[in-house]
Amino acid sequence: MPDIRVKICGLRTVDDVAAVAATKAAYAGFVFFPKSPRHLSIPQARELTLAAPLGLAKVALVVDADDALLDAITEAMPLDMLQLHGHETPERVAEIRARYGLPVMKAIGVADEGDLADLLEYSLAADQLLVDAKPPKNATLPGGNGLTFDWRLVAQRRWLKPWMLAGGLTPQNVAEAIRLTNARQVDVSSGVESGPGVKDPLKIRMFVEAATQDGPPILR
Ligand SMILES: O=C(O)c1ccccc1N[C@@H]1O[C@H](COP(=O)(O)O)[C@@H](O)[C@H]1O
Repeated sequence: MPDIRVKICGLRTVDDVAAVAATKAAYAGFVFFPKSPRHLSIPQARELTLAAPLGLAKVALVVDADDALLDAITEAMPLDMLQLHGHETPERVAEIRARYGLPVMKAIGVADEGDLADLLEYSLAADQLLVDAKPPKNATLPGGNGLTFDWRLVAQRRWLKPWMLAGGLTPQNVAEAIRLTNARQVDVSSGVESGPGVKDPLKIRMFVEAATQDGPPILR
């Protein structure tokens, strides 16, 4: 079985970073969105990115960020990728990619077949896609809501670019999600928390082990 690359998103403390670094996770995500319980100031995020070991890719998650915010983030800390989780157009994705010289992962919300056209359109502009559950209309957050979508919608898809499965993944369902969708990368935030914005080191470990099929089976 090929390696599964895991992203743990929404880290808020140095202990969170250490918990992720102690696993085989490939990416650590840092959220810059004031409405999120996982939001970080730039100095906080700088401390966390500097605490992350080499080999753990550091991803900054932004939502419809302007150049001033992106300039401030990218100048303050070492990063390996930008995750765009708002309504950025393909043109804006291409612009950000060119301006910052970092790989860009564009989040696409999926609820039904009508949303799949975006996957093709954004494949041309972004380095990677993040396929997430579409947030409900009244949601405060565009992601990080712990909601799944119908994985069968992407199960048979042929992909032009690397992609990551997200949305409501947990230590209990991630192996089945990978089996059904053939995803090679997965992303989780609320599924490894004990409360909003509070990461649980045991859940992080269980999630990575379940995703990578490494370690003891999970007791349900
Ligand atoms: O985690 C957040 O607070 C967040 C805020 C704004 C946009 C995206 C956010 N998180 C991303 O949402 C998906 C799914 O999260 P969950 O596992 O369902 O909680 C994931 O890609 C996070 O990176």
